[in-house]
Amino acid sequence: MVTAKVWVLKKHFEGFPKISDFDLKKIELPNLKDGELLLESVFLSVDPYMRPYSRRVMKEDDIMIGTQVARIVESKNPAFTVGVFVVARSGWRTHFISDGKDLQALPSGWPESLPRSLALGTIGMPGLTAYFGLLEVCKMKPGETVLVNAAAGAVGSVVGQLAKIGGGKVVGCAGSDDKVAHLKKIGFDEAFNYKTVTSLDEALHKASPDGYDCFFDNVGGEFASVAINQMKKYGRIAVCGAISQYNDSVPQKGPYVQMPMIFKELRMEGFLVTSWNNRWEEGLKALLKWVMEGKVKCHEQVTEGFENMPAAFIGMLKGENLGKAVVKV
Ligand SMILES: NC(=O)C1=CN([C@@H]2O[C@H](COP(=O)(O)OP(=O)(O)OC[C@H]3O[C@@H](n4cnc5c(N)ncnc54)[C@H](OP(=O)(O)O)[C@@H]3O)[C@@H](O)[C@H]2O)C=CC1
Ligand SMILES: CCCCC/C=C\CC(=O)/C=C/C=C/C=C/[C@@H](O)CCCC(=O)O
Repeated sequence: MVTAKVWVLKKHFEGFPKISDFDLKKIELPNLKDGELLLESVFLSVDPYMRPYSRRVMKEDDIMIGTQVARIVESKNPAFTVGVFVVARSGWRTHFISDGKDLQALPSGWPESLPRSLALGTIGMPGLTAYFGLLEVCKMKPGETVLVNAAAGAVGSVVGQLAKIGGGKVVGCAGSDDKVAHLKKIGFDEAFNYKTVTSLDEALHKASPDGYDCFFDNVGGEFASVAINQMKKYGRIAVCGAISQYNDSVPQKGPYVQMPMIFKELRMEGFLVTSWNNRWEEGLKALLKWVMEGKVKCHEQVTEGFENMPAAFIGMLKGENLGKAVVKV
C-alpha cells in the first residue's frame, strides 16, 4: 500500500488565501486493478486560476485542483511503461492512481536535457495561453506594438517573446525592478515597474507614444481602464485574466471602456486556453521548437517540498515569482 499526501481546501478563501485555509492529509492508496497505473508527482503547478475556480468548482475538504508532471512507478496497463513522465490533472497530491485516460505525454522529441517542469509552464498550459491568446485573439501582425502586464510571469513572459518572434514591438510591466531587468534581458523593447511609476498613463505613453495595437491583459482592474485609452484605432484586447481581482471579497468596479471602445473601434475578447484543446499538440510542438532554438527563454520559480505548496501558491498571488511558479516534490 502506498500512502499519498494531499493538500485539501480546509476553508474557502476570504480575500488572500492563508496557510490555515489548507490542510495536509494522508490517503492510503489501494492496490492497482488491471488497466490502472500508480504515479508519483515530480513537479506540481501553482496557478492563479486556482483562486477564482476554488469557489466555482470546489467544496471545503476537496483536494486542491491542479496539474503536475508525474512519473509512472507501477503499471497494470500495457499502454504505459514504468519510468515514463506524463502531465496529469490530479490536483495537489504526491501519489495517485489513474486509468491513463487523463494523462498527457510530454511532446515528442523532448530532450533529456530540458527540465520536465517546463511542461507546466512555457511548454504547457501557460505557454499555450500566450500562443493562442496572441495569435488567435490579438491576431498580432508584424510591426505592431503589443502591451502585456504580469509580463515576467508564466504567460506574460511568453507573450512578449512570441511577439518579438512575430516582428512586433513589445512593452511589458511587472511589479519589481528585478522583473523589469529580466524583461529587458529576454528582449522586451520597453519595460517598467507599475508599482513605482508616478503615473501609469505617462509610463504607457512614454513606452509607446503612438499607442498599442494589441493589449494582452492578465491583470484587469485599474490597469485595463488606463491602458484602453492608449489603444490605437482598431486595436485588439485579449482578456486573458484579471488577477488584480481574484482576491477581492467585493469585486472592483469594472473599467469604463465604452467611449474608447466605440471611437477607436476596438475589439475586446475574453478567452480560455481550453477552447483550443484540439490544437494543444500544434502549440506545444511550436513552443518546444522555439525553446530548443533559444528564441524563447524559460524562467521558473521553483519551491522545494510538497509541504510548501500553500506558501508557493500564496507567494505567486503576491507576485513573489519571476517566471512560472512550480513546486518540486
Ligand atoms: N484565460 C486563460 O485560459 C488563462 C488565463 N490565465 C491568467 O493569466 C494571468 C497570468 O497567469 P500566470 O502567468 O500563470 O501567472 P504569473 O506567473 O504571471 O503570476 C501571477 C503574477 O500576477 C501579478 N499580480 C498578482 N497580483 C496582481 C495585482 N493585484 N496587480 C497586478 N499584477 C498582479 C504578479 O506579478 P507582478 O510582479 O507583475 O505583480 C504575479 O507574479 C492570470 O490572470 C491568469 O488567471 C492563465 C492561464 C490561462
Ligand atoms: C471568477 C471568474 C474567473 C474566470 C477565469 C479566471 C481566470 C482565467 C484563467 O486563469 C483560466 C485558466 C485556465 C486554466 C486551464 C487549466 C487546465 O489545463 C487544467 C485545469 C486543472 C484541472 O482541471 O484540475
